[in-house]
Amino acid sequence: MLNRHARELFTRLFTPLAALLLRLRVSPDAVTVVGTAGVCAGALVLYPLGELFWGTVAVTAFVFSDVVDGIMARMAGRTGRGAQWGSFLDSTLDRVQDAAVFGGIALWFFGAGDDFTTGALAVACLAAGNLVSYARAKAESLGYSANTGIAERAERLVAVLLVTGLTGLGLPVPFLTWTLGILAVASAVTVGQRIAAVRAQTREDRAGA
Ligand SMILES: CCCCCCCC/C=C\CCCCCCCC(=O)OC[C@H](COP(=O)(O)OP(=O)(O)OC[C@H]1O[C@@H](n2ccc(N)nc2=O)[C@H](O)[C@@H]1O)OC(=O)CCCCCCC/C=C\CCCCCCCC
Ligand SMILES: O=P([O-])([O-])O[C@@H]1[C@@H](O)[C@H](O)[C@@H](O)[C@H](O)[C@@H]1O
Ligand SMILES: [Mg+2]
Ligand SMILES: [Mg+2]
Repeated sequence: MLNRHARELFTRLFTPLAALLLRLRVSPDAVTVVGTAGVCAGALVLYPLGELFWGTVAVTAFVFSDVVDGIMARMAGRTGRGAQWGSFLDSTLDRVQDAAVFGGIALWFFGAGDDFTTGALAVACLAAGNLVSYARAKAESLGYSANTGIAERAERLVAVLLVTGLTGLGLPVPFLTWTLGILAVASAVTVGQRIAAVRAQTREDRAGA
């Protein structure tokens, strides 16, 4: 939902930065890679130290590279094999970022954060979120579309980053526990929605054959 509704606004917001980076001869791939390194550093260094607020600030500062890289690619007129490579790199490194964010939270709560349930729910969000992305990627590899569902990547990130950041500012941990629980369920529902979407398309194909 956010991917469709907020994209235009965020594209307008980040277009000047994308244009500047292109003028400085920075490539979209460099932005993808540096953004991923920044997200991983913020999540895997600061979260396990219990710095939930500053970790979130660092992750948020770098996570928008995922918007900037695409704007740059389109402004540079990337097409054909270049765009396919860019799409592959973008989506694959998104998975690395997701793993770092939920993994970093889990590391804190399994360790000094001492809250097994919250750590386990962070792992559940990571696993279910990966399934969401896999379902779409596999559908697209077969020529179907599965870009649907209540918990796409933007929603997952907004929910986890907002509540983790607020937890770092003093919000009681149970709010984060519940958010992760709801997010894990919403991600599982999204997997179901994507399976249903592909099933409907394959049925239509069979009926038309
Ligand atoms: C100025 C800063 C403002 C900060 C405001 C913060 C408030 C946030 C409030 C709401 C957040 C709403 C988020 C909305 C998301 C934006 C919508 C959007 O665009 O989503 C999708 C994108 C990108 O997806 P994708 O990568 O698929 O698309 P691309 O456009 O990149 O295109 C891909 C194609 O591009 C080509 N290509 C790409 C790369 C490459 N190297 N080469 C290429 O060729 C190729 O053809 C590809 O196919 O973004 C996301 O999904 C990321 C979402 C980020 C959401 C971040 C949420 C953070 C929000 C809140 C955190 C608050 C923390 C506060 C802490 C304090 C707490 C008190
Ligand atoms: O499928 P999902 O995880 O909800 O959402 C995402 C897609 O919207 C995006 O186009 C892709 O670049 C990401 O890697 C990710 O797959
Ligand atoms: Mg991107
Ligand atoms: Mg992406």
